[in-house]
Amino acid sequence: MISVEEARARVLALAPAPEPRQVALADALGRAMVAPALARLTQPPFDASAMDGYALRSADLPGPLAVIGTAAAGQPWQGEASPGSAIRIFTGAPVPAGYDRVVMQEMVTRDGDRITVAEPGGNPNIRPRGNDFAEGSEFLPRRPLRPADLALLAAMNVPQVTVARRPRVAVLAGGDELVPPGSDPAPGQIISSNDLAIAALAREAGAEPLVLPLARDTEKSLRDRFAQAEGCDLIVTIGGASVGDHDLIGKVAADLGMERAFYKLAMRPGKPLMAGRIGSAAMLGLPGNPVSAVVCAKLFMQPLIRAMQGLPPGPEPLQATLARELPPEGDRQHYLRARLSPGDGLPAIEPFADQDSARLWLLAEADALLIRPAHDPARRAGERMDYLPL
Ligand SMILES: Nc1nc2c(c(=O)[nH]1)N[C@H]1C(S)=C(S)[C@@H](COP(=O)(O)OP(=O)(O)OC[C@H]3O[C@@H](n4cnc5c(N)ncnc54)[C@H](O)[C@@H]3O)O[C@H]1N2
Ligand code: MOO
Repeated sequence: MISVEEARARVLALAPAPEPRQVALADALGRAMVAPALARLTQPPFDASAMDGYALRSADLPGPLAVIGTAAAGQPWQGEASPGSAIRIFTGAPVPAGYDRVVMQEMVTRDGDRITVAEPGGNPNIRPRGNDFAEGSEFLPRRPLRPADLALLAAMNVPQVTVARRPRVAVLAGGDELVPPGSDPAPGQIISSNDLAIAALAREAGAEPLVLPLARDTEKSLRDRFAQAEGCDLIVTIGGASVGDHDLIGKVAADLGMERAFYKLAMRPGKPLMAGRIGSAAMLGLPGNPVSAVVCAKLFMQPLIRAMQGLPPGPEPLQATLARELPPEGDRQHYLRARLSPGDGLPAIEPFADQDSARLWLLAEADALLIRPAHDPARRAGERMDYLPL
């Protein structure tokens, strides 16, 4: 069996180059830019007042000074600066040439058109032209666009950005025992939960998921579902990946011409993971156990979806100190559901005693996956360990 690292490399190699798309800023939240945006102007475009108050010349302090004009945001004062004068000015207004500071109005006594300055303060209260960014500056964050990025792009006077097309991800869950949430399960049936979670994880990573109707444990039903996934960039199957008589995914995918990148890896949970390519689509076969499916999706599906958009694949492990001792690990890299708590410096991490890969409740209660490499020796409380936040 290959290692988690080797499997990740093979999965990421399945990602085609991102396809560029133009989108309006209003539609760009969460999208991955694939070409830089160039600022079409300098910001601020002029020396701007940072306060409501008076523009004046430091040499003239403390006054008295004659107020000879007014400058407001959008309404510059056009006159000539003269010694012993001040301009009534408001936040955001251009500071007229010849004045070198703005004094807040709270520091000024005004009597008719004359002011005296009790205490000018140390700050000139002027935002110099180009203080934020200059025309031609390039912006290309290597992460999904955040709300504040949209504000920056708008300020750059860039109304559209070039982003990666969202990968289309088909989610195919199957099993004779499965019925959708809200149904009345017959004896032996259970509710299908994985397809919802996997589609949500795909969406979280930037994809457009398509949840296919539940497949039955027959080759025909599975072939029909694969046909419905036509045109998708990635097909993610759930269940049927193991060795039982009803585990048909590997067989049907092979019949459809799947080029296998690997099947099975030294990981817990998630040993029967399968990856490869069918035609132009990448394929991931996730194990059916709900926790295994979610852990594999976090470790392999989300990184693949991010790579398809030209983003760093992640997730990057963080560090915590172990809250209790652990016995030696087996021959598979283990991802243990765990709870974090505030620690002295690093957070403290405590894995749950029960790691049964069918227990979703314990996954909901976990806020981290503690990572233990294969053959990790016994660990003492207080040792540093890697984890992935959930
Ligand atoms: N003889 C062996 N048996 C098993 C092995 C093995 O190595 N040898 N591996 C075990 C491991 S580890 C896992 S993980 C599972 C994976 O099995 P499959 O991928 O074939 O999954 P299924 O058998 O279809 O389902 C497993 C389990 O999960 C439930 N399930 C499936 N799909 C859903 C869904 N959409 N929503 C909720 N629950 C789902 C299913 O009912 C089963 O209970 O194999 C072990 N066996
Ligand atoms: O690899 Mo399975 O995912 O442990 O339950």
